[in-house]
Amino acid sequence: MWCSQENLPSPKTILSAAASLAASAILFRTIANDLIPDVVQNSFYSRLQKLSSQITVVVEELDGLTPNEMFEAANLYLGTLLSTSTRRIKVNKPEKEKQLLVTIDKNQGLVDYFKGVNFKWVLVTSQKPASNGKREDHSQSEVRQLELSFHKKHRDMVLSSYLPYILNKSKEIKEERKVVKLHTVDYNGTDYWGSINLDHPATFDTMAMDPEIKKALIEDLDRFRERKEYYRRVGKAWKRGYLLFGPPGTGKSSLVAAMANYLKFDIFDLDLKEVQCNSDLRRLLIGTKSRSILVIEDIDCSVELQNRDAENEPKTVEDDKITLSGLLNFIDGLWSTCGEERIIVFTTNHKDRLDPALLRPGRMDLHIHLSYCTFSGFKTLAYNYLRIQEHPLFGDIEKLLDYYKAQATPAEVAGELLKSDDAQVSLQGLITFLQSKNKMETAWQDITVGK
Ligand SMILES: Nc1ncnc2c1ncn2[C@@H]1O[C@H](COP(=O)(O)OP(=O)(O)OP(=O)(O)O)[C@@H](O)[C@H]1O
Ligand SMILES: [Mg+2]
Repeated sequence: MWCSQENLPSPKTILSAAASLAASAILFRTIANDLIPDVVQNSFYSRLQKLSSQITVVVEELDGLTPNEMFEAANLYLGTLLSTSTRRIKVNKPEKEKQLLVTIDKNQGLVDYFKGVNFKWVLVTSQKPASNGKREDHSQSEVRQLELSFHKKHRDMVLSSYLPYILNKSKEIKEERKVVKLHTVDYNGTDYWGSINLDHPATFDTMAMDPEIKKALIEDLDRFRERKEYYRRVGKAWKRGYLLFGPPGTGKSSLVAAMANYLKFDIFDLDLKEVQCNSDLRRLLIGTKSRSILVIEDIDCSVELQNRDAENEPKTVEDDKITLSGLLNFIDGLWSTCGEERIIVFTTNHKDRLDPALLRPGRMDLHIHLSYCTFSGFKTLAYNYLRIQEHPLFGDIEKLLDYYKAQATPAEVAGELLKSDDAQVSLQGLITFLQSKNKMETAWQDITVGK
């Protein structure tokens, strides 16, 4: 009756209804005063009071059609607060991720303490109203929102520090959980790149290389990561280039993986031999993401690029063919402007064969020489493979590596150490191997000297 327009109650009716309601309330209060003990009454009224001093912030999952970053962050953050008293938790295993993703389930409440204040969270879901009685996308039939309740006097603190704290914290959690990916050229893919998880175990700890160079590289990467504002201020693109050079098996590719694992940056491995023309190259480079390492291995072996000087090229050459200068110009230009925090690494076995354009100062920020195994490098490998830091045979190995300069690559040394779990056996095997290397070296030198 109340709903139909014609039968709307008159203001008089409403007033008299309100008056009788008020009378009932007074009556209720009087009865309550008479019948309910004071203690219970006080607790009831103080709860009522408390409730009225609470406010609730609603964080919806979607802002229109776009995901609400605050929801995603809070959901991730709350997943780390689950305790034994949390009754319902939700577990997901996203494809390609290694870890389980744990979050609170619907209607599950959770209390967080921040700066001495209690914050109550609850995940609430509701049915999304279907448009025209039909729902096209069933997966989107439910809308989720997180509700945060707290005393109203903390309102400013929630907006100025608690929620920003959660946004930051979720970034850290994401960073920690990030699975580093390896992207390789895949012309069948939508953006020309296909990806798999980078399961390379290399880290800076496992890298056998000059300790000074290792330290300098880590510091360089740290500085690069922290310099967002600096790059912006000086008007430079936020990118850094490294040239890794050294004989095969000295750890160039491993070092790229160690850098990626350290920074949690994806690797984009670009094989230039697979790239037909400049337009493909452009598409590939645009398809790379921020916070990634672009690697171009064996840059000297790419016949097309070797010692090519764009100005001396005959005019008949196809315009669209990739050239080193084209690649470098593109990297300096467009690529720099379409993303942030990018690292580019070139590797080569023959630095001397590289195009001077690549070696020009300012082109590659650091040139890193990876060389034959030294005793210090060997100790890293011995710890990696045999878990030993000392052994009576270490003295002989030090002599062969550092004094006689046996030219064994870390890959060769690692190969010897892998042969047995018994340190005595594998170290003895390594000594024999290094001696044979030395003999070959000496014999070769004898021959050349004798000529
Ligand atoms: N410096 C190193 N520290 C630790 N392990 C190494 C090192 N160098 C090589 N290795 C071991 O040898 C294997 C081969 O090394 P890697 O592929 O990194 O060498 P590379 O310099 O890239 O060689 P190439 O020039 O042939 O590409 C690695 O998987 C790793 O096990
Ligand atoms: Mg390599």
